[in-house]
Amino acid sequence: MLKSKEHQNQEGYVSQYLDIVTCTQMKEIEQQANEAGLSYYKMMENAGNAAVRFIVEKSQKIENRINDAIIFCGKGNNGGDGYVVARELAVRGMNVTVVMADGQPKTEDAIKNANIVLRRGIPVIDAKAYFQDIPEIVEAADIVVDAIYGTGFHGSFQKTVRDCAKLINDGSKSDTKKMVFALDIPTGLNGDVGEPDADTVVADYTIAFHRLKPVHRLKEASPYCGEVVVASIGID
Ligand SMILES: NC(=O)C1=CN([C@@H]2O[C@H](COP(=O)(O)OP(=O)(O)OC[C@H]3O[C@@H](n4cnc5c(N)ncnc54)[C@H](OP(=O)(O)O)[C@@H]3O)[C@@H](O)[C@H]2O)[C@@H](O)CC1
Ligand SMILES: [K+]
Repeated sequence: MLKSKEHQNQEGYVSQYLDIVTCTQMKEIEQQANEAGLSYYKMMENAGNAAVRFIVEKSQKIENRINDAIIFCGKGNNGGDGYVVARELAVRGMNVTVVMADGQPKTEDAIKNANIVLRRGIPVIDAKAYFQDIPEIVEAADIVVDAIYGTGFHGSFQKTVRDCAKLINDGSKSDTKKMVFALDIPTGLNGDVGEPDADTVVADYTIAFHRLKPVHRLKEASPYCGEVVVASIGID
């Protein structure tokens, strides 16, 4: 799984990667990296920061002003990446709101990163309790980040997640300048077979971590993924 350097641009993003790994293989790769000393926490940190570099690069092209960003986080490690993105976009001066789309974070690293977000005073809305507050924030947002589910998604949406996904999709239809960034995989797509939920998030950009997953190359999934880039999370 060597990187093809000629496809890598200055920032380390890759628009074309030949290597594809399944979601199960990706988990094994992460486990091996963790055992070799690159902690899961550090990989999450790297994933979130790589996504932020890409988002900032793209958002500077919208217009020269402070951007409003809304980050939808799930309860797993994809959500954990989202909490890193939220914190780092706030550091870069954006007005950031986080939505817990599927309740409190459940994994150790997602919990740690959610706590950092809370300590920094970044607003966090629990969609299950305060869904009514979210539409106007989506409406005003320049940047929407989908960090609800990644490689761990299976089945179909529960109600609140479906409502959040619909909001993201309706919001992006109403404002052509709003950019939707999916972390790793647009929420609603199965990473291996690409089978979409009816309300799968439609992203402008998908930032795949470490390697493409099968879904990123499936023609049926392409309308949901938008432009796909691959970002390093520090694994050789
Ligand atoms: N490994 C690492 O350290 C790194 C991982 N990274 C990132 O993490 C992502 C993988 O993380 P993940 O394995 O936690 O899976 P994720 O996609 O967040 O979802 C799992 C959660 O969703 C739930 N769930 C699923 N379907 C559901 C449904 N229909 N309805 C309701 N719930 C549902 C599921 O529940 P369960 O199936 O356990 O009941 C579980 O709670 C990966 O894409 C990358 O972005 C990077 O940070 C690099 C380091
Ligand atoms: K996602």
